[in-house]
Amino acid sequence: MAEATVPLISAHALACTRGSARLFAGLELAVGEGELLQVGGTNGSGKTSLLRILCGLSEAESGELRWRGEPANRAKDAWRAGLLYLGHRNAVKDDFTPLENLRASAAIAGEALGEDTALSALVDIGLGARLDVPARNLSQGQRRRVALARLLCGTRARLWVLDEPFTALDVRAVAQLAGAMADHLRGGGAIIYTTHQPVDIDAPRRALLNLDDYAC
Ligand SMILES: Nc1ncnc2c1ncn2[C@@H]1O[C@H](COP(=O)(O)OP(=O)(O)OP(=O)(O)O)[C@@H](O)[C@H]1O
Repeated sequence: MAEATVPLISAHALACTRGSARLFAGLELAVGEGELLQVGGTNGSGKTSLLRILCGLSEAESGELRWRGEPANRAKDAWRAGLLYLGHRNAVKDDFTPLENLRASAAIAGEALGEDTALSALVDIGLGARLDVPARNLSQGQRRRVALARLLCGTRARLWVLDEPFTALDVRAVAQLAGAMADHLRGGGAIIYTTHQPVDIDAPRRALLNLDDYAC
């Protein structure tokens, strides 16, 4: 009999309240290597709230979160080191150039990122002509590209959690990001993401979680 594989992350009986509203309850999910999970649902159903809970950035009201089968709170270091979160509000610093931003975000994650690798990712993602420009003078799509360049740098994170990653990107950048996501999945990584744009991503295994099904 084949051995059961332990998922990278799983949630059991998860409930979430924001302000005075209970957004969802009884939510179950499990995401393993090579798996792409799209979190869907109407505006305000709690997609961003769920992604933040999965990354330990917000508290669930109740329920259990596990990282590689361990209660996430007991596996905090491995959980934090094992995931990379890109929120839909870009964590891009206005005063920093694209290169400084990219290296700062790697440093915050405790990853050494060489200048050559960072520069090559920025050029790859189409920012070659904007390398010395402070982020405050970049367009929305260019700022988004600065954040997404992290995904082209070969992170050690096995799980990518991406909130609306395709927003503000042009057709070429959407295709490039979809390619980087497919490569990550092929290499045994996993991705949980939200999108309001239909984008075809090549994935060995995929699932859809509709938060409207768990609405309270
Ligand atoms: N810190 C907060 N305090 C109070 N209410 C909040 C807070 N954060 C989110 N909410 C509310 O929780 C609900 C869910 O928000 P969330 O951003 O998770 O939804 P979403 O599904 O990602 O929405 P969208 O599709 O519009 O991006 C919204 O009604 C929002 O106003």
